[in-house]
Amino acid sequence: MSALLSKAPAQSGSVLSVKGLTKTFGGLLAVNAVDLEVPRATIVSVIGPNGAGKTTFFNMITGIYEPDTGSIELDGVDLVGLRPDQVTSAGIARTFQNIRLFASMTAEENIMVGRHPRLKAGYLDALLRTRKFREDEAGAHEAAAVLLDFVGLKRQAQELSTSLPYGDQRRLEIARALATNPKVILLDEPAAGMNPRETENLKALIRAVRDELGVTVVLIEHDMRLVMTLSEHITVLDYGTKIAEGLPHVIRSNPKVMEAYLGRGAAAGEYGKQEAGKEGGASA
Ligand SMILES: Nc1ncnc2c1ncn2[C@@H]1O[C@H](COP(=O)(O)OP(=O)(O)OP(=O)(O)O)[C@@H](O)[C@H]1O
Repeated sequence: MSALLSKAPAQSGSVLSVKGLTKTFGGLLAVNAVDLEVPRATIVSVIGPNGAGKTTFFNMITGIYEPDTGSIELDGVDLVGLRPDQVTSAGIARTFQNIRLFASMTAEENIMVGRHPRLKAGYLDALLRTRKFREDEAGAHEAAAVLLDFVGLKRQAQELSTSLPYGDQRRLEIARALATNPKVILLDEPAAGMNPRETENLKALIRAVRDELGVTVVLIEHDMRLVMTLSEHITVLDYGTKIAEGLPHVIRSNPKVMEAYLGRGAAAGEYGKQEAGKEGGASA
């Protein structure tokens, strides 16, 4: 493994600790006093039917929305009130439900942009092409190469991001998030729109992020088979409230969880269908 992708030193305890997080939009209680303890170097999932508050929960953790009440601590550092770029610098990276790559940039350039929060040189250094700037640039190229290799996109380094197949674009987004050198990576529906083969590859990549880099993964995902096979712990939201949490096999048979999914049209089909097919894949 490259020194650039060295595994984080092993420490115990929660890396991310969220308590009583609440957000209202007008009269709508989108997230209601939700707690989440994320042990270091684990893969955990936040699931729930459409509109349950999952993305709003991520948006608060990453500084896009300020919570009405509640606390968010990363390794004991309070994140509430920080801007998204400050949250990234503190050690939380994320990907989005809708792919947000820079369309006019190559795969490599997209990763180099992701590394921006870790650079030391300022604008003046860039203008004058100082030594610090040149070192940063060389480091960014090297990091991009290592990350492209890590996510399996080495050969596509110079291709425009939008010309990549959908599954590769999602992998590139993960590489870009990893370029910020995070302690925790939040993935918002990374398997959305993927075919089964792409989803299998994604599963292996997420495991490698945790196993090889020691980065903690928090996942929002509707693909139940992926959630059940990958997660060590699952938290379930419904109408903004936590209705269950625990090990995958416990969540799978929780009556409240089944009711939350089966009581809603679109999501019911998804949960029912994937649960019916679990003999073929899920082993949690
Ligand atoms: N900026 C906003 N303004 C007003 N209401 C919002 C805003 N963002 C989210 N909501 C509402 O908050 C609730 C939770 O939405 P959110 O997107 O967090 O759910 P979700 O669980 O991520 O859903 P999905 O699985 O469909 O992505 C929904 O009722 C949504 O309409």
